[in-house]
Amino acid sequence: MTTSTRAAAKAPAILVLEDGRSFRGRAYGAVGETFGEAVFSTGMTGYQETLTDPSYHRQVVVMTAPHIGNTGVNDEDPESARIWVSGFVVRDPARTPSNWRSARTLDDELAAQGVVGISGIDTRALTRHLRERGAMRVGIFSGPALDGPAGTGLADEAALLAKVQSAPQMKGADLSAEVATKEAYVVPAQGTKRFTVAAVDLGIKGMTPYRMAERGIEVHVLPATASAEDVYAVDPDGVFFSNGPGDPATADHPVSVMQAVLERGTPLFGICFGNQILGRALGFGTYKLKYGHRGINQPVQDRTTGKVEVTAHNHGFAVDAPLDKISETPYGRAEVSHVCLNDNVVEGLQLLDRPAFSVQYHPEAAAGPHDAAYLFDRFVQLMEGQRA
Ligand SMILES: NC(=O)CC[C@H](N)C(=O)O
Repeated sequence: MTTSTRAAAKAPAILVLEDGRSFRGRAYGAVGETFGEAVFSTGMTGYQETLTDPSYHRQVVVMTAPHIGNTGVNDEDPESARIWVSGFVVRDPARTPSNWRSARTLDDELAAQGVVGISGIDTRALTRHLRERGAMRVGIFSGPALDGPAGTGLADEAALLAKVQSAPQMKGADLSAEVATKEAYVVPAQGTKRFTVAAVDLGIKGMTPYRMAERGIEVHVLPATASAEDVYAVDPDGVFFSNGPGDPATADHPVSVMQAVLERGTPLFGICFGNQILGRALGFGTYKLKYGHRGINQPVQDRTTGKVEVTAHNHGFAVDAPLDKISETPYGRAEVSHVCLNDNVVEGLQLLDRPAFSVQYHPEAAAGPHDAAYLFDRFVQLMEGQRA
């Protein structure tokens, strides 16, 4: 990938899907070539949080909302220190951002971070294609990467397609170690410290420790490679497993660490990848969804209360657990606590005999509605219960 000037960003670009369908548009952000899994997000706002969510590592995100970049880029909203998406696809980028916090344009930010994008394509047609055929590998090409043989300026689509088809698949990808912190760090509790939590970073979003810290939790964020000994070295009242990129079927190490935590009966909470790891730790399988759930408007029912909440999602895999029965697991009885009302996908798990639960979606709400904030309070209650 190479960076661009704004003038170069007007260059022609092409997006090629692994099944041969292609879309022609203009370069957006950096000029060059990039590959990843094409997925779509239905969020109308929150593109900065999406771009910087480490769970999007190796994914090319198609925004279904047509106008993107309207509020520019600020220094407050990123969920990590860099953009993680491997490519970005928008219909109609804002030419002039307008927001009191905006520090620069999204186009310039993508270019500065070397993120290749494409604009001016029919994102509705592309989204419908992905919805019907499923998420698949994609490449975006602009500038020299687009030029065909002998400088004709015409793309050799067969050659580009061959490149896309040789890019790595998301199924089977083990990516947490590529995005997680290498060194442990502490996010201090706000106000009086009430609890200590060991948070295993599999690709954690910045808002997650913040949501705990604002509840009086001192959060020790540990690398993805942390062992059970590392977790217990911080003397935690609770253990947290974060969101993260890749295929949960590859996450054998965090599954074994979680099993050690379940064995000891320490209060446990998992989000997204953490939910899939709890599923595996309990003996359930995981599988790849056809096109996943991504956006900030997904209806979920909390089956423990019957309440429906509107929630933020970003997942391409899901847990395969029975919806309508309590399962016997090596750690006691478990049930599906939350379900997606669009398609009945498992959105949460809870143990009935040990203080452990998880959700497949994003209660940290960055971006997204705050309906699910109560889950952090549930984690606090589990830790309070353990002390009582
Ligand atoms: N946000 C996440 O943690 C995603 C988990 C997993 N990589 C998935 O796509 O399902």
